[in-house]
Amino acid sequence: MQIRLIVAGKPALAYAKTGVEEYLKRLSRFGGHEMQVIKAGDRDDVSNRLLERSQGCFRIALDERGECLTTRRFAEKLESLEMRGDVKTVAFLIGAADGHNEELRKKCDLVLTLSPFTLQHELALLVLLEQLYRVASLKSGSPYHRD
Ligand SMILES: C[S@@+](CC[C@H](N)C(=O)[O-])C[C@H]1O[C@@H](n2cnc3c(N)ncnc32)[C@H](O)[C@@H]1O
Repeated sequence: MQIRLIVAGKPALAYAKTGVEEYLKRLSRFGGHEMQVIKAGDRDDVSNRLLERSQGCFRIALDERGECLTTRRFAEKLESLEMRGDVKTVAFLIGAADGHNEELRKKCDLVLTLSPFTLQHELALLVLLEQLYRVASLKSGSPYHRD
């Protein structure tokens, strides 16, 4: 199963750029993860592009109004999707400054929150990447995650 992160605009803030590169590099060891960048714009434009780019994928919208999972539950969720066999790609959709529109939220299979706080979108991307790295490490038996 492939994991695709779709974001509007290349990360521009220095700390986010460095962090995103670091976690994509770490994740490359496990394979199966990719990040795609779409053109930024207003809420509807970005939502339409995110939906278009994620056609046929199991869509997970990152949104502060979503369901909250622990890291373990997140790992189990991804594992259960992998076990289904009919999910080839899970696409995580990160909005731009205006967030997602209602249509996008409805068309997603899951709306997931990383925190009840509203995060700047590059920070949300970085937190998601770290969690995906944590999940991949857990799965591989590495001691990165301890609880
Ligand atoms: C600045 S936020 C958009 C805020 C916008 N006012 C809204 O109502 O959604 C930009 C994007 O970062 C992501 N994001 C921000 N905070 C988040 C959180 N707590 N959990 C998950 N994703 C978040 C979402 O994808 C969101 O669309």
